[in-house]
Amino acid sequence: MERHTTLGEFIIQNQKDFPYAKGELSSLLSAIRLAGKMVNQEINKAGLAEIRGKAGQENVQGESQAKLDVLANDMFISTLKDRGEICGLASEELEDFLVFNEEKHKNANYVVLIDPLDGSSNIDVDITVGTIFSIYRRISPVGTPVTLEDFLQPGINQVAAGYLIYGTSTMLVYTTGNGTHGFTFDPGIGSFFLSHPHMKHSESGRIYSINEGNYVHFPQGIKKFIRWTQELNEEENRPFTSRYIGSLVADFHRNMLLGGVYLYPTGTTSPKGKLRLLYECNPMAFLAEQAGGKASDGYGRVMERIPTELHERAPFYCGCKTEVEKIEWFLNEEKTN
Ligand SMILES: O=P(O)(O)OC[C@H]1O[C@](O)(COP(=O)(O)O)[C@@H](O)[C@@H]1O
Ligand SMILES: [Mg+2]
Ligand SMILES: [Mg+2]
Repeated sequence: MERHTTLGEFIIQNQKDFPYAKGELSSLLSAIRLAGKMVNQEINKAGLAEIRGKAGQENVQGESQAKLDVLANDMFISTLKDRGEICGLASEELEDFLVFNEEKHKNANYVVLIDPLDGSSNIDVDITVGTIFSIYRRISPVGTPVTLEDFLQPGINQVAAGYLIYGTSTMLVYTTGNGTHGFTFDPGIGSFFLSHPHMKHSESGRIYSINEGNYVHFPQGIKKFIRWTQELNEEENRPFTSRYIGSLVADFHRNMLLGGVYLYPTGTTSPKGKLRLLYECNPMAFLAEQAGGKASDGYGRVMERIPTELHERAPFYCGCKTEVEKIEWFLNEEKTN
């Protein structure tokens, strides 16, 4: 593929989509690109450097943090704080949100929410992991310290969202509400190049991604959906094939490219689901919808949920429209019976 457009050029070219643009969002996206390159470099040499294994402490989710969770978190925070475009940041790895109110942050309009390292259980075994980001305009007055309300906005208020995927190649995929676009990193040149413009989910697919090890804990509706995918029906491309990497970013990316659906239901062990609404569900939902897919909590658009806590979890079903609607149908059928 001829390399034409770098991510930097694409960001500037698309600034015109925002009538009130002053370049803040563009330079914020550039800061995320830079932090992504730094984390990518660390991940690529993880096996050689002392950055494998556990950090020896737990995060607010009650999970024992990997050293790379902490390193990626620090790299994104220091890079974004250095710039003046954001006035606050919330991270999956931090209990509370950070308020940036140095002089350079005084007129900042944006807050960022990050999952600095997604797929942590795969780090030490060299399987694809990622970083997820979500950007909102603040709702509190500019010039005042950010508040919790600035972060507890419904996903439909996002101005941008995206992920970095650190896999066979490193990519940055993002949306600002004008389609979902993918950029591949060329380590020789040190730049991201537009490789996947206007990424699209197919209307229906034949891949399902779920941790079936939790089957006994799943709601009846999800058990029925899984059995439905495994029935013989050539007309409807069934049986589906099962693919589960255990990194949301990687499963989402594959399903967007090949046609599939990702599921993380509630369960008797996780009554609210596992994934974090603000750091994982909402940004991936924005990307999926901008690619013609669908993202649901089983009963409606996950992006219409009104968050009440920074670290709240939600059931998440995301991918090709036909399959997400089938999942909603089975769950609603269970509800009415
Ligand atoms: O091991 P499980 O329960 O299947 O969960 C895997 C899911 O949890 C996650 O690892 C959660 O994300 P983090 O790694 O950021 O905590 C997702 O990436 C993945 O889809
Ligand atoms: Mg995650
Ligand atoms: Mg994480």
